[in-house]
Amino acid sequence: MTLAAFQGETLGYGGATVLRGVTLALERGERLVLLGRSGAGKTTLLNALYDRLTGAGLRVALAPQDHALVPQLSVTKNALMGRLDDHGALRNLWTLLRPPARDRAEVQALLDPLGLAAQADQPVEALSGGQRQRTALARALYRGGEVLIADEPVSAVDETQAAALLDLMRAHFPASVLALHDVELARSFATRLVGIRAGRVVLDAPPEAVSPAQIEALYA
Ligand SMILES: Nc1ncnc2c1ncn2[C@@H]1O[C@H](COP(=O)(O)OP(=O)(O)OP(=O)(O)O)[C@@H](O)[C@H]1O
Repeated sequence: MTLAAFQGETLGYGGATVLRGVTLALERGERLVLLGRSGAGKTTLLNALYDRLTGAGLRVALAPQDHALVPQLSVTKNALMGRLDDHGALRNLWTLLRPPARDRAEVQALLDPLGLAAQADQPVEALSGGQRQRTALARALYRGGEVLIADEPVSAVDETQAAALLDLMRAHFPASVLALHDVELARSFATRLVGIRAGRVVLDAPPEAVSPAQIEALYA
């Protein structure tokens, strides 16, 4: 089942084109990893995919590069924000003032495998970079949905932790699109690698069909 598709499209901001001739499809069951130099347009493509998927009425969990957390609120409350748009304003206000025990328990069960159990009640502003990143992932996992869109979701953790977090993402979402800069992690996670260079998608293939030289060419 095709979740989103682009056919020769131009993507950018206002009048500024970032990517042209983008032809790309995301099917249920796929894990796409976007590769390319800084500024190549990975975030731009992730944003366009997010708009396309949500525009089609799909539920999408988003882990943006800057995390978009509320620093003064606890890890648990930031995670609870993953479902704010499921409820009305009054219920949300109540949830954030006094999270119901059931909601707290559901978040706590997600914090354990993320290694954040001890930080549940700490404000995000008191956390390390890696802990903040994992809080943003907790919010995405708590939200759940048909697709995860995540922009460099493991950039602030070590390689072992990163592999474990990618396993969690894989287990929680039937489809995902990630930007990653670690090529080995990208190869082990992806069902398709999508390479961006000079304003175009120049590579779209399963990892086993992509040579190291093709990857190197993306960053040359
Ligand atoms: N809101 C915006 N308005 C205008 N131009 C933007 C905007 N956001 C990004 N750009 C430009 O679009 C281009 C692609 O940026 P993008 O963030 O998609 O790259 P990226 O591959 O995600 O980079 P990085 O790996 O550094 O996050 C860059 O030239 C950037 O300056």
